[in-house]
Amino acid sequence: MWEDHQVKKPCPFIAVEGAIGAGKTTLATMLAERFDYPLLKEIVDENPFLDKFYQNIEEWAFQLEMFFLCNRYKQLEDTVQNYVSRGLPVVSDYHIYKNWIFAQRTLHGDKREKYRQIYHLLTDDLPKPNVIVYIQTELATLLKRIEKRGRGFEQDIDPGYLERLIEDYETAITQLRTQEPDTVIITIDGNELDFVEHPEHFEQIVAKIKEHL
Ligand SMILES: Nc1ncnc2c1ncn2[C@@H]1O[C@H](COP(=O)(O)OP(=O)(O)O)[C@@H](O)[C@H]1O
Ligand SMILES: Nc1nc2c(ncn2[C@H]2C[C@H](O)[C@@H](COP(=O)(O)O)O2)c(=O)[nH]1
Repeated sequence: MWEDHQVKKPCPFIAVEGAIGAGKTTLATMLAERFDYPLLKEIVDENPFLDKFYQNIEEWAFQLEMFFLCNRYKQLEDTVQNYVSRGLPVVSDYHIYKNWIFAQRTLHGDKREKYRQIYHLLTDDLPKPNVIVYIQTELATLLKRIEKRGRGFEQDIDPGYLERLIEDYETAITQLRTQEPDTVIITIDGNELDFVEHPEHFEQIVAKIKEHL
């Protein structure tokens, strides 16, 4: 029974974030299994613009960012309807803010401004995750994992682009801490903690999350 002074914690809506290849999908899948929560997973293979984007970022950025934004909006709208608004927990392998992190890097001028307006229109009212697990990784780790994943169109990604994204993620996490002070942000060292090879590392992450559930 709840005492008057106890504050009921919100139902877990956990998002795993980090740069390309950090291990988001892998960790989100493991967490969903461990906590027995449904998994909201990004659909990458059906994206018609991604390989073209990596061949010519300037040319394809707006189409790609809009495609990701609309897809995630639809997925999150369904998730809110089916889980969040019913008080059911969920784990996601992305936070909607990811769209804006990438768009600020890939769009410029008018296109960025148009995108910014649409981004806010679509996402401002969406319920946001209350726990973010941020996998912080250095370039060498990302390159290794991208190679391991073996998607053809990612193999020639400019390391400079990845390096800038690592910085963009650092900035974004700092911004989120200020903009959403009630959101729990758990940073894990994705270079040192290897939750795939070392079960004890995964247990450390689970224990940290449990402190906030
Ligand atoms: N901690 C880890 N140790 C070793 N390999 C990993 C680890 N995390 C992820 N991987 C592998 O790295 C690749 C990228 O991981 P993935 O979860 O798809 O990253 P993201 O979703 O962040 O892009 C996959 O092949 C995955 O099996
Ligand atoms: N320009 C953007 N690229 C994106 C975005 N979301 C994902 N991606 C790319 C990065 C990877 O090549 C691939 C899968 O993403 P992961 O983060 O799961 O590795 O898609 C985006 O919003 N904009």
